Amino acid sequence: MGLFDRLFGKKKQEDVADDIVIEEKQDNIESSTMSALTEVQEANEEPVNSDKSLSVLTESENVTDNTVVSTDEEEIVIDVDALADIFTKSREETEKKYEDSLSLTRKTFSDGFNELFANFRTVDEEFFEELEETLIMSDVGVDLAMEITEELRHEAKLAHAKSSDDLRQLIIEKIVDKFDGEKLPSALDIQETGLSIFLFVGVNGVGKTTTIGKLAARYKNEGKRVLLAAADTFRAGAIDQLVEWGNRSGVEVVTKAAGSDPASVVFDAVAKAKAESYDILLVDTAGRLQNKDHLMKELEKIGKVIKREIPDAPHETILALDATTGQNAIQQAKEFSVVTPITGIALTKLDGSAKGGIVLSIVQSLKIPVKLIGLGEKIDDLQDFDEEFFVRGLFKELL
Ligand SMILES: Nc1nc2c(ncn2[C@@H]2O[C@H](COP(=O)(O)OP(=O)(O)OP(=O)(O)O)[C@@H](O)[C@H]2O)c(=O)[nH]1
Repeated sequence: MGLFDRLFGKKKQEDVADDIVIEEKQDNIESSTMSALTEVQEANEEPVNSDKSLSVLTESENVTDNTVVSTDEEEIVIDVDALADIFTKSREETEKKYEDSLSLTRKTFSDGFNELFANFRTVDEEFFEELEETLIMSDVGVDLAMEITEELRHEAKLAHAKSSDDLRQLIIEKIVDKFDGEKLPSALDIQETGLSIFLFVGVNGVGKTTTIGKLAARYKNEGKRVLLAAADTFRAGAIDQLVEWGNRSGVEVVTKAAGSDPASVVFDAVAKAKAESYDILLVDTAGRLQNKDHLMKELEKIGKVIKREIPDAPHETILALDATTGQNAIQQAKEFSVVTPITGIALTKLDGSAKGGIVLSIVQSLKIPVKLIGLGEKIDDLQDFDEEFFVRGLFKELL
């Protein structure tokens, strides 16, 4: 059974021809109005910095002469129960979180479609042009918008569709089916035994460090031994920020002074992770796309250092993208894919974005799976991507 059927019941597509014949006979059948979702939720999460439920564990320990693990001196014990509490969520709670976080994106879709169906009662060429425009404005991507419009043009003609309302469910079915059809792996590639290494790339400010911090806290809470590597040595601020997240999550961070060779930080981190039997190493890198050759060389060097120790690592290269930037994020994904193979996307700030439709565009046009989504700034506001929650959160008000 396809994703659409699982989530919304029987497809219209299967009996569209019948429906349309009936509609034609009745001719003036009243078109039901699409329920507009008007609620726009204000992000009401507290900033991470104010999360006082977690105390901090830090350690000072030399890996090599100038490498330090974490920078703070005192050792404070993390409140494991508090951490466990915030990570224990039921499926209902998680789905609600998706639903709330998708409210702005849902509004983009419902506003666009409401306007389309209000302006066009009949199916003509102008309707299809406007449909294509509406889909593009919903950030599903130009290719997908054109593909869906073209297919609908053909099907509407075959079925002699007259009323635009006949096509409403079909449009959503098509979007969902195309999304479902890609069957990309959404789970992170955690090794059953031995060290898993995940490399994080992405331009400044997209939420890379925050995502690493949240993920570290989650794995730590699952009982795994987690180590972070601050290989974004370009900015001192970036190192401090990762250390801050390490403190918050109660995990250690391997750092060197700003300006050091990022690959040497990774070298030390891998050596420490192997020597001390860590389960997971999360590596933060600098994402200066302005200098692609330099970035490519830097990532190649980091890759070599990792592979020398663990040939099949890194097990994931995750590109962090900011969902509020819409098509710009797609452009970044294209550019990063040239620099290094990307195994998954962490789509951040979905909670504050009206452009969450780019998930469809990423999956459909780039064929890269979205593996993580950021739904807020708090430590537990990171979710594995769940296509059912996502699709239901996006479209359920439209059907
Ligand atoms: N609302 C919201 N804010 C987020 C999310 N993820 C990150 N942020 C915020 O985005 C801002 C930038 O996040 P960072 O993690 O510093 O981004 P970065 O890519 O590491 O940036 P650099 O450290 O400059 O390379 C911070 O204020 C975060 O709190 C999210 O999922 N939702």
